[in-house]
Amino acid sequence: MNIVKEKWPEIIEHLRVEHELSNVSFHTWIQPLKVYDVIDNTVFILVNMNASVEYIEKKYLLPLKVCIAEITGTEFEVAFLSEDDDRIDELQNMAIEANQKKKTKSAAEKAGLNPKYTFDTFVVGGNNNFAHAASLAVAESPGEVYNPLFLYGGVGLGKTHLMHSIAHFILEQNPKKKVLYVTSETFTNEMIEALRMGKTPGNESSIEKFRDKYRNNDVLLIDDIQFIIGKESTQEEFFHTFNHLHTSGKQIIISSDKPPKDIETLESRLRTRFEWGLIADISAPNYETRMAILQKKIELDHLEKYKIPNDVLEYIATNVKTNIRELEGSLNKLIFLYKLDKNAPIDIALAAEALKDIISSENNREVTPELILDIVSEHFGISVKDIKSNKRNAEIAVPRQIAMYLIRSMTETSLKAIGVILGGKDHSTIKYGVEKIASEIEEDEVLSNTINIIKKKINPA
Ligand SMILES: Nc1ncnc2c1ncn2[C@@H]1O[C@H](COP(=O)(O)OP(=O)(O)OP(=O)(O)O)[C@@H](O)[C@H]1O
Repeated sequence: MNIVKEKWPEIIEHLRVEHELSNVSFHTWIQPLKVYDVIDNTVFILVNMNASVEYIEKKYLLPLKVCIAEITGTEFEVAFLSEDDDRIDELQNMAIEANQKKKTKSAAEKAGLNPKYTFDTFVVGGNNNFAHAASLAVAESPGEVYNPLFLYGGVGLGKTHLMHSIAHFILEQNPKKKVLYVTSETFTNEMIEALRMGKTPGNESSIEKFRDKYRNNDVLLIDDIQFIIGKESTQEEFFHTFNHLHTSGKQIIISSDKPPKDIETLESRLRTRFEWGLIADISAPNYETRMAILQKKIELDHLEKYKIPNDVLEYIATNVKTNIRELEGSLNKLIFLYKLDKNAPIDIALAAEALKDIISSENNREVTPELILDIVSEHFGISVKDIKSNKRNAEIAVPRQIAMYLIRSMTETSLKAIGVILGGKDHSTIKYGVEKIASEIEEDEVLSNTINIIKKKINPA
């Protein structure tokens, strides 16, 4: 019950005492008042047929507002209604709507959702438009179109934001839907805990409770699935959860840092299932999208008052390229530094100060054989697994030799170690590959350009 309704007898008693109302005034005007409803921040009070709304409004509106604030500790607006007031129908609709909103909110809270991660706050660009469209389609028709929906992409690029958006959308349409969002880490921890508890006398049912929690859903969203990979019993449990939900037509949404085909230790039966539905990737945003994300953040966090000059935003968008969390973090840091020293204007110098750690980590990341393999695989659109394989077709063999060459020339790794990294090749195979590419780039301009582009991707500084 709302606090005003609950404390109404106390409120009117307070009014009587504070304003020294006579018995007759109190019984005629105040005691018959009833709290009709409290919607958002307004208390609607129903005035008895025999009394005049205008008179009560004039004489008691202000004193009542004060008493409500004093007794409840919260300031409310007050509006009086007569019993034949036309607004009553309207109010009923408003009350239903407000109630619906409250239910959606608590359903969203229960589902573990961040209220800020909705489709409205998600900026769509070339890097994510396919994932966005797929997510919206799933949100509009859960269990009916793409099941599972598998979203993948690098760190901080919006996978979680999109997953939460789907869940919010579904709950707004129907707050009764059972929607559960968890990270695969939570899934793992809860499963381990359930198994542990199950071993204590009297707790045999804890694994059943765990299963109920995950299987009794209309929509299950599992974020960062890569954490369960390689953990045998968790994978096994997830496999059964997946099958249970999928065969009952329930929607499953999974996110990961890689597509299923590149998750090396993923059991093949899970991999096949992940590939049943739709796989959508999110890549790093381009400059225009980065600018749009910064503008959106300014609008959502009400940062207009800082009047951040455009060249400062351009500076941030130019320098923070690969992680949207860092892009947002840069803006926060800029405001933080400005508040710290109000004399410093918000200019490029302050932005450079705010970005100094991020820029150095983006541009001076350590060049490792793994990084080179990732970038070569991304460049040629083949998997790291294929690069490490023994496949001899040119689409794979040439990128493999390029990877050998780049690892050898850009890191201190020995030929023998490169052989181990590349899936157990011997030293002479690596030597041959490295020398072949080194001599070909002298004559083949296209190859030489390709290698330069990949080198830039590996080390943009
Ligand atoms: N397209 C977008 N529009 C607006 N904000 C975005 C967009 N993409 C990401 N963000 C914001 O960037 C931050 C990081 O996004 P999110 O947590 O969804 O990334 P993630 O891909 O799940 O990262 P991780 O791999 O670390 O789990 C969030 O604050 C999110 O709101």
